[in-house]
Amino acid sequence: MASATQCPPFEFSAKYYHSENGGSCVRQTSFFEGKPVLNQGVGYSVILGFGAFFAVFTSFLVWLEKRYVGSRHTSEWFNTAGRSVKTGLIASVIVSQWTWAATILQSSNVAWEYGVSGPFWYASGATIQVLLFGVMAIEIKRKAPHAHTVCEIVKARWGTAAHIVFLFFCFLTNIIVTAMLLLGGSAVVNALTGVNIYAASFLIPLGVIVYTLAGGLKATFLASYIHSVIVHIVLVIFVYLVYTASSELGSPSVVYSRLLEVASKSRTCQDPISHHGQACGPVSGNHRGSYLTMLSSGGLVFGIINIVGNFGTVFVDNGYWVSAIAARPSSTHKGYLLGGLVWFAVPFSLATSLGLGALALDLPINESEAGRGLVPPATAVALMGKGGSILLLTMLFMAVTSAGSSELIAVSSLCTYDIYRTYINPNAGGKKILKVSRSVVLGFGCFMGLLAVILNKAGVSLGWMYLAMGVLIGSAVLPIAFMLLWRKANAIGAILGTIIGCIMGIITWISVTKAEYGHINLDTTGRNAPMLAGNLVSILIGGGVHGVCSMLWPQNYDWSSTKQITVVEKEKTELPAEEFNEEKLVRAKSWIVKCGVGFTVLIVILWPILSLPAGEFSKGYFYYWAVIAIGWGTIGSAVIIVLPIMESWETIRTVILGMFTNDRLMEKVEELNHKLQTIIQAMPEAERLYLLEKEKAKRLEASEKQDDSLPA
Ligand SMILES: NC(N)=O
Repeated sequence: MASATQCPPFEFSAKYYHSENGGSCVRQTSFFEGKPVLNQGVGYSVILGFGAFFAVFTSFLVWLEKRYVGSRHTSEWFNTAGRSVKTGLIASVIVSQWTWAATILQSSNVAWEYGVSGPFWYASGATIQVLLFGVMAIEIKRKAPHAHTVCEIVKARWGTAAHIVFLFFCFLTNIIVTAMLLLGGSAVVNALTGVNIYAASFLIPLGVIVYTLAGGLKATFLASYIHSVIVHIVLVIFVYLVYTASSELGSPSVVYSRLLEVASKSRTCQDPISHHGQACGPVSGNHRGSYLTMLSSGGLVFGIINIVGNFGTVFVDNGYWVSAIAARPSSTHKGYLLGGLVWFAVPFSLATSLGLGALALDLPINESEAGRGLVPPATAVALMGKGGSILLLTMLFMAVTSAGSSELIAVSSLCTYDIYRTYINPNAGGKKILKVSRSVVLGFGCFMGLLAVILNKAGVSLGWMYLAMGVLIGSAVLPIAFMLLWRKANAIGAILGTIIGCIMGIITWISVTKAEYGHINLDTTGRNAPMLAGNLVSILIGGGVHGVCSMLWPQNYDWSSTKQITVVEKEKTELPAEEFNEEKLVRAKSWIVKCGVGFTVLIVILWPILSLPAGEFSKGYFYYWAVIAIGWGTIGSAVIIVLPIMESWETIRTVILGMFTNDRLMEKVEELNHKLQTIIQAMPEAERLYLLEKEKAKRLEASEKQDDSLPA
């Protein structure tokens, strides 16, 4: 172990320290120092090149499906993908929809702040919502089988006032998620390539707009699969790099001993050997100041905030309702369960590698860089140089574009069905609906860019936004869940709970900030204590007020009006009647309730409780922890890559056969035609003989027909 005053304190991070004239040891003040690793050309190529590629690629896939599978491109198809998507593709869509910039960036930020508990709480605290949403997904099939959006169900059950309130909260959710995607995306593109942050904010949504416009929901589903595959391949590369292949780390035991060294009590952390806001020495709030423990108050507080915020961004995000609507009834609950379990690996395995890797390499990342999501790019650059930064940029771009396109579709279907078809033109036909859907995709896409510019100018960071989301939208979570699960839930309680919960959450958040820190700004409002209080008040008051009102004035609802929501174009469903069998759906519901609740208890209660007695992890304990991260990442990636292909193999075969059979047949016919032309040119007599033969054959056929028609 290094001595306290040695310069550099560790041999392995010597390049980040230098001695100044007077002999004092100085640590680099930031990792990136404002110098991009790649040139701007690479940045623009990634943003525009991938954008253009996916626009063309998804349009091509949609064309193939139309030509060889026979899909009709109606407004219903644009917004619901035919309601027949299978488990594997739904799971892959959920994974890509739920893999935000924050999933890759913020998860490593909390690993850098709290150690092993950070990735765990990020992953478990954002997986359970997806598992539990599986229950809602099956209830949509039973109680509102023709709905297009969550707000259509709200209106059918609770009327116009509630509809307007929930529309507001749904839009707010889409805006918050979109803002986080672009804040994270633009910060990383800017740090790695030097592309102007405002230009990146505007250009990233461009490709998403084009491919979403081209094909609607099904196109984004197909693109999502490709995005998921790329994200998982890069994830596996980084995990294996940190724990098996890298020459600087390369094994759990090296990472373990480095994590002990960098958090050592004997380490000197005064300026300039380390600067305020950089990781140095024991971690405040962690057992023995260690990164290697689940006994972390900061990690736990983050975990609670994370759970509340993510209930909001699943249950109140119309995107998850749209995916459930698009799924075939027998697949919907399984898709959500599988999607949730596979997604767990993205933050857990990635941040256990890149986040802890940043600490184990003693990188001079500062607080501002971490808040902007630059921990994983720093580790990727430190371990792999330019290659690492290109891999990370690609992974991030995939996450931002697929989640972004799902947000575009979510907003587009809300505007189309809940504003245009409900309040402006109730008799709108398919063509009109399709036109409005596409206009909104374009409009919201441009607004996304503008929003990111405004937030970047205001100095809002990804980390701040991530913690604040639950305060703003958490109050709508329980009322929305009650809507499909509780007969007695009434409209007035839903309206009051959602509004009062949000206002009380904001008041609590601001008051605790003032009481704790004396003044209110982006820094103080972004701290854990006020965020925790605001998040909890918002979700609990929202549910509490709705619960009390519904007990006092119960609605006694039978879901008949939600079952009467109508489709725009009536189409013959390709699904067998068996799919809609009530008994089967009830069995599916009880299955997902058991699995969803079971996994929830396992990953947010049993796992952390069982790991508490370990205190500070031993080397062996950390080894198993790392093996779980590697194993979960590897198996999850294999499942999400292979399953959709296996399930859709028949369709893929049809398309391939169609492409090759037809094209080869056409080639053969053209070749024969060409040969005949040549023969006829060489021997004009041949054509005369051919025409005579044809005439003879015709006459023969006519006389045979005449014979057949005569009575025997
Ligand atoms: N999707 C999230 N919370 O990363």
